[in-house]
Amino acid sequence: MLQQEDEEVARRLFQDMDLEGSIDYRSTAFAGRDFGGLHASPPFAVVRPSGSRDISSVIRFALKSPNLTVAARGNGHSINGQAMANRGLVIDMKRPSDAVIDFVRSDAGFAVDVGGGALWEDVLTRCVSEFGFSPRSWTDYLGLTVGGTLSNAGVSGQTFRYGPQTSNVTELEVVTGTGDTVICSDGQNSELFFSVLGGLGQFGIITRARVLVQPAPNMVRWIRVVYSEFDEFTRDAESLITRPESESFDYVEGFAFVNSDDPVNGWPSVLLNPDQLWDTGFMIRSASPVLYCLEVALHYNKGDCSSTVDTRVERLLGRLRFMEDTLFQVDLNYIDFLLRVKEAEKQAKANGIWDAPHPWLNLFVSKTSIEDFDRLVFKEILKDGIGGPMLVYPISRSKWDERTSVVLPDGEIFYIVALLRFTNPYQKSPSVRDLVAQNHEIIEACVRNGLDFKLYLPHYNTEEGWKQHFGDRWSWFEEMKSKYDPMAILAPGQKIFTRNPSCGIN
Ligand SMILES: Cc1cc2nc3c(=O)[nH]c(=O)nc-3n(C[C@H](O)[C@H](O)[C@H](O)COP(=O)(O)OP(=O)(O)OC[C@H]3O[C@@H](n4cnc5c(N)ncnc54)[C@H](O)[C@@H]3O)c2cc1C
Repeated sequence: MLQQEDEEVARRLFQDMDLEGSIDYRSTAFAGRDFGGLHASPPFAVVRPSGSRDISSVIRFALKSPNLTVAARGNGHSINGQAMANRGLVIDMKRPSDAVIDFVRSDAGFAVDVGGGALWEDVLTRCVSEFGFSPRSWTDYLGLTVGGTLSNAGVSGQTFRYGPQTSNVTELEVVTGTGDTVICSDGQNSELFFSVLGGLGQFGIITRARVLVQPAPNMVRWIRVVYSEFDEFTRDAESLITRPESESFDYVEGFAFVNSDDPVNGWPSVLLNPDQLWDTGFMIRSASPVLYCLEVALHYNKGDCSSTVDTRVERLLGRLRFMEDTLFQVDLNYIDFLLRVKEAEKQAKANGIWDAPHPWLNLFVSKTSIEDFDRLVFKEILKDGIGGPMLVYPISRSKWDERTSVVLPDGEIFYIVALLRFTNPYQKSPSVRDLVAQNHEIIEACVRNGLDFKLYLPHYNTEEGWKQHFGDRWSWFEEMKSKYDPMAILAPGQKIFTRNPSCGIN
């Protein structure tokens, strides 16, 4: 944190820095907030760099200061202040023009070079329109930056096949915490490459990533089916993610929902478009208060005959044991499918719930613990829903590169659980404090009952919490920190390391 008396000195020195980009001391409030809306920590200044050289200059400047910190801010879609720098410097990375820098043919296949501050939605539209290719692994929502998701993992319904986004990049350009600009990959500076992937912004700022791509399909058949029993849902979902590629869908996800007619938490949330009809009789066909929806999608091309697509879908669905007559499906363009959350975003913005706080909780829960999780959490603590999606779907560990900084629970199969709470500022609903307390209750229930899990997009306030999170990877993580950001100036909002004081601005 910068002291008041240092601010004036810093301002003067900044003026001499010869940045090609700009520095803003006034409109900094946005960088002190995030999507979570739970914390506010305005920075001293926001830097808009013109490229890696500016980022390096800013880091070198901070290194010479007694206690300045530097946070890269992607699109600020963190929940717990991870992209903030209290009275420090925020580097605003978002740069739409960087969406696609180059199309390259790498040893690992076709790839695109994209800027660290590019939004995935821009990468998608430009890749498809300019090259007819598309990245293989996505997040559900694409208003996130490349650097922001690669600092975590980046997961969605394609992860079972291609691994997270961190498994789908072959090269990075990174500006480290010492101000050095380094190209890294599996074969070159590999230690930096793997530590930065999933590294929570601790070792360097990603300025460019080489992302693997494949020919983009034109169309998608998007399908939802419902289960009343959790064990049948998990058996089918796990079977889909472990079958050979030709025997499965191209996307597999799922969510838990309440067996009611509640528009947000109940059956209406299963419908794929507002015109679809559902029978209120569904509610009484299962006595279970909580049900499970398996969500799958199949890619195809416009030239494919519709009966061929129907036959393929029928064959794949024929092996599943969902509740009779609970099949909902639509066909849509590939880009519209990947941008499906954008429509929900528009509606949420219009209703005021996009900008209200989001006390979200994301976990990876091992296959051995997921039934207990269902019993303790979905069927008990969250049996009335959470005012938003409760995602639960399996992924295979073998698709993850364990050399990255991401930590996972044990076993080959584990589940992503995402509790995506929306609070309505205009309706009487539980306070944000109560919802945060409920998140703690869920974590405590998991710990008390010995469940094997890890937080995804982790957030801890103590070193002890981080040590437990990283387990036997902690000493390696600390070693990488001392190597690539020895003064601990980067990503202070993660609250993992404390800035090492240096001699002062000179
Ligand atoms: C609506 C919504 C939907 C989401 N859906 C998914 C999903 O489907 N799957 C999934 O995996 N995640 C999902 N997330 C979580 C999301 O991936 C993370 O919160 C991600 O960090 C957000 O990206 P951002 O660009 O906003 O990053 P920020 O919030 O701006 O930054 C996150 C962290 O990364 C660091 N950082 C940012 N840019 C860089 C960079 N260039 N180099 C190094 N460090 C950097 C920051 O300092 C900070 O510590 C979702 C989040 C939201 C709000």
